[in-house]
Order: sequence, then structure tokens, then C-alpha cells
Amino acid sequence: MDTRPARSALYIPGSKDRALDKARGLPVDIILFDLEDAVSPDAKVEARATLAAALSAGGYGPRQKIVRINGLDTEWGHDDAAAVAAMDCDAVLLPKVNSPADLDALAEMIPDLPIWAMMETPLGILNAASIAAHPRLKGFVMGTNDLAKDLTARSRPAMTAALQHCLLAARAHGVVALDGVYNAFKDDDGLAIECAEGRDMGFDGKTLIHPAQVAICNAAFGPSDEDIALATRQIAAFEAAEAEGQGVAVVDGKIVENLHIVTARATLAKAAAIATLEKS
Ligand SMILES: CC(C)(COP(=O)(O)OP(=O)(O)OC[C@H]1O[C@@H](n2cnc3c(N)ncnc32)[C@H](O)[C@@H]1OP(=O)(O)O)[C@@H](O)C(=O)NCCC(=O)NCCSC(=O)C[C@H](O)C(=O)O
Ligand SMILES: [Mg+2]
Repeated sequence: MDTRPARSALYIPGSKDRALDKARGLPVDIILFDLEDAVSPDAKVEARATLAAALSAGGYGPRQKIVRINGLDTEWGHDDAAAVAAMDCDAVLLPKVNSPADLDALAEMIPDLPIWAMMETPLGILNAASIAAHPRLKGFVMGTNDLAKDLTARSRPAMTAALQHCLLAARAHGVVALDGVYNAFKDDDGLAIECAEGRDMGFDGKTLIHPAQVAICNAAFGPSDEDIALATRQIAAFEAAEAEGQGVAVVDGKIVENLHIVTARATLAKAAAIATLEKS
């Protein structure tokens, strides 16, 4: 699985010069340059050129640059895919993926870029395992607005089964999994609660719609000082136990076995990767 930080992924409307410029200075881990729902139909054709110009001007640093195109069943999808194939980006994100066949069609049009899938239709959720297993697939992005619409769901708990099902598929096939957006972009407390919930479920990060959401999200999905201190103590205690021929250590009254050390080392590696990204 890709181990680059993926705490925060901000959608930027591909049509908005000001937002495209603002994104250059934001401490977000992934930028989702959007040609789909953040762009109105009458701006879609021009947005392709606006986005291509912004990407070739550069300035986005080492963060991942992913372009979301319109669906291949729309009037814009094929031209978007052709344009993205020539853009300076790291991956392409396909909305409303229903089955691996949708990815095959895009993979043929864009032979060189990794593909990410929006998981946001009932059929796509049911097919999550076979979509995650696609050889070009590198990440899932939950589309909780579209999913709520199709399910006629009115709450996040109503989507828990779908979120967990996609996480299982992502983990089984080693792809990144990002939680959906929190629409109330001025409600910091609500965002923090939803970030913690997504993190505790196992998501790698969360998708965002406004720059003000980035810091809250990064804090929730990055290891805290306490997490780092605990991981460090667990590793030290386990190594000491091993040196005495023991397979188990005890830290804070809880057993620590080899499997916990795998998690502890992953926590420290994640903290180091974040520090490197934030320094650059
Ligand atoms: C939600 C917004 C429409 C709010 O915009 P605005 O009123 O302009 O916000 P502010 O005045 O507070 O903006 C302050 C400055 O920040 C810049 N800005 C705003 N949003 C972004 C952004 N997303 N990326 C980068 N920069 C941004 C403004 O330009 C201001 O800059 P400055 O003037 O220089 O100070 C707006 O935030 C917005 O359009 N957000 C994106 C909405 C979007 O992407 N929607 C589609 C994705 S969600 C989705 O589709 C999920 C999925 O498919 C599903 O089904 O769930
Ligand atoms: Mg959507």
C-alpha cells in the first residue's frame, strides 16, 4: 500500500483560479483537483484548460495531485480523460464507479496513471472487493453525499455498513481509503467528531471541501504526541522482553505482542513521513 501521508484530501474546483492558487500554500496531504461536481456544466470545458495551466505552472510541492474527471458516461468524461493523460498529476479519480469494468475503460484511455475510485453508488459498494482488486486501483474515496442520495439515507450511521464494507475491501487489497466530506464547513466541532469517527473506523484520512477544515483533519488523522510516546515505549519494552527470551511485554498494564509492535512501528513511520512532508 502507498504509505505517503493521506490525512487530508481537499477538493479544489478546477474552474476557480483563486482556489487553485490558494491550494499551493495549504498544508494538505492530497489535492483533489475537481472537474466533476464542484464545476458547473457551463464551466466544465473551460475548467480543463484552467486546471491544465495551473498544474503546468506547478507550485503544489510534494503533495499528491489527483484529478477527478467526469464519469465516462457523461458528455465530458472522455475529453476529461484525454486531457488528464497529458496533465502533470499523480493519479486520476473516477466518480460513481460501479464495477471493475468501469476502471478497465479508463485504464485503456490512460495507460500510465494510477486510478482511484469514488465509492458512492449502491452497486459500487456491493462490488467493492472486485473494484479494490483491480490492478490499476490505488485508492478509494467515499462519496457520502451521492451515497446518501441513492440510499435515501438521512444520517451518517445509515451509511456505516457501506463505509465498513469499503474499508474491508481496501484493506484486503492494500489500497488507501479516504472518508467522505463533512458538508457543514463552518462547524469545526462537528468536523472534529466526524474525523475522529473515521479515524477510529480505520480510514487513512478524510476528504474536505474548504481550507479551514485542513488543520482539524490533519490533527485527527496524524499520530498525536501521546500515540508516538506510547509506540516508542511499547517498542522499547518489547525489545527488552525479547532480550530476556520473552515474547510478551506489559506496558501500562496491557500486553504488548509482536503484532502490537507492527502497529507501533507503523505509527512511528507515519509520524516520520508526515514530518518529512511538512518540512518540504
Ligand atoms: C464551500 C465553498 C463554496 C465556500 O467558498 P467561499 O464562500 O469562497 O469560501 P471562503 O470565502 O471562506 O474562502 C476563503 C478562501 O479560501 C478559498 N477556498 C475556498 N474553498 C477552497 C477550496 N476548496 N480549495 C482551495 N481554496 C478554497 C477561497 O478562494 C478564498 O480564497 P481567498 O479569496 O484567496 O482568501 C468552497 O469552499 C468550495 O467551492 N468548496 C469546494 C466544493 C467542492 O469541491 N464540492 C465538490 C466536492 S464534494 C463531493 O463531490 C463529494 C462526493 O462526490 C460525494 O458525493 O460526497
Ligand atoms: Mg459524489
